[in-house]
Amino acid sequence: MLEVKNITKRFHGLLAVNDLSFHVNKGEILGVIGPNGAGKSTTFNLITGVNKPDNGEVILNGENISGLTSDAICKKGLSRTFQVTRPFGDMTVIQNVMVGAFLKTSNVRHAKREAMKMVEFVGLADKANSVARTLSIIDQRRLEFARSLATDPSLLLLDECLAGLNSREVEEAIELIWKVKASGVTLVVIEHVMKVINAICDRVVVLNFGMKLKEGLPKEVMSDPTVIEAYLGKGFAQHA
Ligand SMILES: Nc1ncnc2c1ncn2[C@@H]1O[C@H](COP(=O)(O)OP(=O)(O)OP(=O)(O)O)[C@@H](O)[C@H]1O
Repeated sequence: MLEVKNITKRFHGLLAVNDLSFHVNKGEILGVIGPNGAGKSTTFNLITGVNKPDNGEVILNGENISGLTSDAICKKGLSRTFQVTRPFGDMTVIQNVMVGAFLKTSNVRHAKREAMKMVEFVGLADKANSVARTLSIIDQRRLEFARSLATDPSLLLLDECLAGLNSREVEEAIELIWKVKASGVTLVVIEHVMKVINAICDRVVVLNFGMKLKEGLPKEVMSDPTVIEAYLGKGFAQHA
């Protein structure tokens, strides 16, 4: 469904992403992990048109989308959530989600209907008219999901959507991720909590210094000495 081919991104001489290639299969949840600064968010930015790769290509359903704007990419069915949620704080939940729906329709009634479906889907129906900035963190995450889903994606990228949640909220968010997958959306998730990666991902790609260090099944990847070393240092790898 998605093919990332040899993408590279430099920021003033710093190689944030270096000749990175991987693919995403339709229907799977692919995890993208790696230590801080490994290039995970930059990779998402390159895929979704926030940044343009210096080299390489991003192919979505056979079409080269590298260089297109984020809006154009989103219209092709690739949406994302951000590490730091960015709701329009003074707008209500439903208004925020309508912003997503307007990408697909200019009809206000249609946008409102579609947005309401998504608000219900993520479990925020009773807060549809609440002002976004009054929401708890978990509800802000739900809102971020609803806003992305309102663009009707076939592929959704989640950038650390569980960060800052307590363990009960993490369970709720995982339920929501399963529900999104069951609705037919393919997912790529950046996540730091290994237990979560293990629980939800079909495959994992590990980044280190902007490059692919490892790729495989979650259990395989997490017991790999080079991955343990990248996260924890050489001493840990030797004792793992
Ligand atoms: N706009 C930018 N300008 C300059 N340097 C950047 C920019 N964006 C990212 N970087 C640098 O690129 C490298 C990769 O950053 P990136 O945010 O992609 O890593 P990450 O794996 O997502 O990290 P984290 O887990 O901490 O979010 C880092 O060294 C970061 O400081």
